[in-house]
Amino acid sequence: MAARRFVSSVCGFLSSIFALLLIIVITRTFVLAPRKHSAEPCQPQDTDFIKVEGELLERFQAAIRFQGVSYTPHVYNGEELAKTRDFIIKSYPKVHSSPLVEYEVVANYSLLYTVRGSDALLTPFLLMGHFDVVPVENREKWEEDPFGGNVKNGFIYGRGTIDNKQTVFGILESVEYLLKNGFQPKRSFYLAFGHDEETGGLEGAAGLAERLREKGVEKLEFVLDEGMTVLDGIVPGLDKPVALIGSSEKGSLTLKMSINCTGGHSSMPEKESCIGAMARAVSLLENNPQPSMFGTGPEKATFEHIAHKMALPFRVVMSNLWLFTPAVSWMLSRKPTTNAIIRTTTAVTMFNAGVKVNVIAPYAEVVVNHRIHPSSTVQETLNYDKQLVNDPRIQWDIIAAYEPLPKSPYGDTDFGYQTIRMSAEQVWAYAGVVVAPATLIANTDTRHYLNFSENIYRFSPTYMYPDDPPRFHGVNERISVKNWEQAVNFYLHLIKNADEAKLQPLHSHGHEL
Ligand SMILES: CCCCCCCC/C=C\CCCCCCCC(=O)N[C@@H](Cc1ccccc1)C(=O)O
Ligand SMILES: [Zn+2]
Ligand SMILES: [Zn+2]
Repeated sequence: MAARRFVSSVCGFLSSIFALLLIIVITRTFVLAPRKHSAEPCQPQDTDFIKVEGELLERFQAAIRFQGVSYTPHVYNGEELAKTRDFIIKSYPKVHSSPLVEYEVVANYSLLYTVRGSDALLTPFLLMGHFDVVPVENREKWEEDPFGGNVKNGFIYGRGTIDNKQTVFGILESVEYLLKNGFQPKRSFYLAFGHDEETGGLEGAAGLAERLREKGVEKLEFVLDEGMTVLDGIVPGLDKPVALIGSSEKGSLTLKMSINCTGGHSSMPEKESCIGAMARAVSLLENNPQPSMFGTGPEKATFEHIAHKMALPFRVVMSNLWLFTPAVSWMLSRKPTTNAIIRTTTAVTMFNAGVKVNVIAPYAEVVVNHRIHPSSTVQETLNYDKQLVNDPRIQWDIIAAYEPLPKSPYGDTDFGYQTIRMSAEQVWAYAGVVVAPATLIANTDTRHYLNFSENIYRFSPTYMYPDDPPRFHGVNERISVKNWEQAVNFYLHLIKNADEAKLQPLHSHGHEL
């Protein structure tokens, strides 16, 4: 009898706990779930629209043909970068002759533009991009010549189409159009196009930032550089495209692990070679990823912004991360793209060892590239690796390192973020795009501009499907002709929206993809 009473009171207690949990989950999902940026009242349609055909398409195809490859810091194809620079100056006559525009070459190849506004009281903004590209490997795997700029099945193929010539030439096309149509900005703005972003921007972005300081620029309203993109079918549970605006940027730690061995004749090998010891270290690093930081950083805001647009089961889960964080962390860990949002990533990018087939390798070295989650640090990342590998024979050298960058605001009154958001919504309104802040999973030249503004964002108007992220620095990099057109119009909207003294209600019309 007593046992029965005990069991029924335990059951009663558990059922009330369950009921309480259910109430909390439902309340948070349908009542408290933050509705980010409820639809703004629409203003009269902005009829400005640049159609990409004829010379606008041919100019971008020509831009792709320049092979301005940067290899390592201060080592790049200067001749091709000079041709790109000269092509830019020749191809946009209004930009390069307007009395409103001052331009100059910095560090031989990079370009800095000052577009003078009429209202000196309005703080200028900066749009950035870069026209250098990474080298092409596996050329034979490309469907089209990586420097041909050919159009196939509606796509422009080429190295640099999405990293980052679409930004440089999208901005130039929009400014040329605006100047041709008598646009006279109230708010001044700068354009900074670098020539060595892919090796850290030590000449280009660093030189452009120094030049801004020399010109007396102290503060910028906001800075927009390449970055996250519009994702369609990549974020689980979301059947709408999401434009992720990089309001934070991961840190970076590039490590060299090395080990020396006795060497000698391969007929008398030790139990373990340098190569074996290093392979063990690599295997440990790859099979024990750095800990998930999901829910501790900016990625939490990403999902809070999109939860209300997700399919119901995901909406319930994302609105109750207090309960479902472990499950969501596991789910997001399963794909390289979403995994990159929730943890410090570990990429073993180089492995060199061995000198001859019959000689025991006297030395082995491995390069590991970490991108550090905003809730972690360089030191924590290094400590984790060393503790995991735990091999006193291995020497650790830091090749390059910088902490996660400062977080920029994304509130309803933050001019820079909201201007970028509105511009993205204007271009992709037809597709029902949702916009959210996010952590940029890679790195940009923005770290050279931190002193100019706390409002630094990383977003490229690139529309990506699940098979697109590997095209960054990879095979068959491409952009659809329609997305190139959207990129041009994104910058057109952005420049016009940024020319307002303060935030305006959204007027929007989408461009079919
Ligand atoms: C729920 C969220 C899902 C997230 C999915 C993310 C999908 C990927 C989308 C966009 C990522 C593209 C990154 C574009 C910017 C990268 C530019 C770049 O390559 N930067 C270099 C800069 C660098 C830094 C240090 C030395 C040399 C070069 C880089 O990051 O390596
Ligand atoms: Zn880039
Ligand atoms: Zn890149």
